[in-house]
Amino acid sequence: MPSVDIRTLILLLGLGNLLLFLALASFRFVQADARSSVTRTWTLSKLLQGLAWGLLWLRGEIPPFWSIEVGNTLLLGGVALEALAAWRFATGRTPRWLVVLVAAAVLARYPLNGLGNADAAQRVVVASLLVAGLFGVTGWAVLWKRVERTPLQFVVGGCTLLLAGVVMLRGLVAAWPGQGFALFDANFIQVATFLALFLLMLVNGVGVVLLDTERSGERLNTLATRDSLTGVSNHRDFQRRLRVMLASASRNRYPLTLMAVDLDHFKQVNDTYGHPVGDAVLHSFAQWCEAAVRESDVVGRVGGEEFMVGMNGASLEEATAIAERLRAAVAASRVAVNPRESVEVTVSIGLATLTDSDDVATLVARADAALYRAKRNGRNRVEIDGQVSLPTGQRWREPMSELPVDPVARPAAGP
Ligand SMILES: Nc1nc2c(ncn2[C@@H]2O[C@H](COP(=O)(O)OP(=O)(O)OP(=O)(O)O)[C@@H](O)[C@H]2O)c(=O)[nH]1
Repeated sequence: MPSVDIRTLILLLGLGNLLLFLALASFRFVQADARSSVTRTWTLSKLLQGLAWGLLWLRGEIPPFWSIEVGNTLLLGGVALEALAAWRFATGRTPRWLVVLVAAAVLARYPLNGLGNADAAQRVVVASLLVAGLFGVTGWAVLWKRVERTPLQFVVGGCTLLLAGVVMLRGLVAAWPGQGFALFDANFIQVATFLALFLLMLVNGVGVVLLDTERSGERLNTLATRDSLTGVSNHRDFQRRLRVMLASASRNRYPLTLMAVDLDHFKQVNDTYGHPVGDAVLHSFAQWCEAAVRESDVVGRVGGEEFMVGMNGASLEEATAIAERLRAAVAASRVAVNPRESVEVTVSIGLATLTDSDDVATLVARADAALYRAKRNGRNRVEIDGQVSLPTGQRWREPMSELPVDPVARPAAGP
């Protein structure tokens, strides 16, 4: 079998980690505050690991204290920082117990090595098992499930756990009685371990930063598309999604109905109870709206107290039933202002269903016109735009989602 020089691999690990540190430290984020504590900690961990591998590479050339004690401590410290960064990435926090745990793992090498009296094989066992444990924490944290795992999480977390397994195996092999194990021995498990360490350096050196960037992208997307008060689509996102729905409905000849909803006399709610209560009413109303429609429908806040719902595949008849139920449910609901008082609100609703000559602007204008007719005709009612709709194509067979019978929301339960 062709041999692999362990010392050269260790040199590459040192240089690779130092170059990664340089690249990460000099990366300029688009936003000044985007360099999160995750990427900062991760960057620092690369520096510690680069220095550590450098000192380990110099084994035999420099005093043993520097290569063995300082080198191993820096290596464990670097891997421990990775674990903390990964945990913070996963949960958004760095719990104190975890800091204590990883610090204990770093310091544990002194007593486990008999305070410097251990031979090379024992040092390999101790370092391998501690490093494997820390990589295990990192891999587990990276794979932590939030909403759903991204493919990148699987790649980075999976590779890290694999490496933890290989390093642990190295520790167990070295612990086997009669093994004379030293840092530069080129036996099979040594080659496998250092190659795995080298490959992981490439994958997760940038992996966690990419994961962090992926997550920032998700956050930016939410900021750009969701209304911050109610969590439903903002005006721009709603327009974009309605355009897509409209194109699909026209192409596939299925019905699409647009519902325009406006809270009645909302100014009075603000004037009587204050803006925070008004906000709570808007938040509750958005939730009732989402509960009343199907998941494939799109709810958007298109103005202060005006919402629109694009109802995919809903004929005018079906949409009218949904709108009527929503109107009745809102009228029967209360938003608690304080333990003794609650606000009653009603809504006016206008409906327009897609015709051959419609584009987004005309459909919205017709739904709005129906809404204003509902306002003029006394509020707390549903009005339908009079134009002829497309013949009903496929109809939805799923049952409509049920609204709570008497939803009572509290202002404190805002977004
Ligand atoms: N609390 C709160 N109020 C808002 C927000 N956006 C708009 N408003 C208020 O919504 C109210 C809308 O008032 P109007 O346009 O007069 O409508 P209205 O009182 O609901 O009357 P009608 O629509 O005719 O029934 C204003 O008082 C706005 O200040 C918001 O984000 N939060």
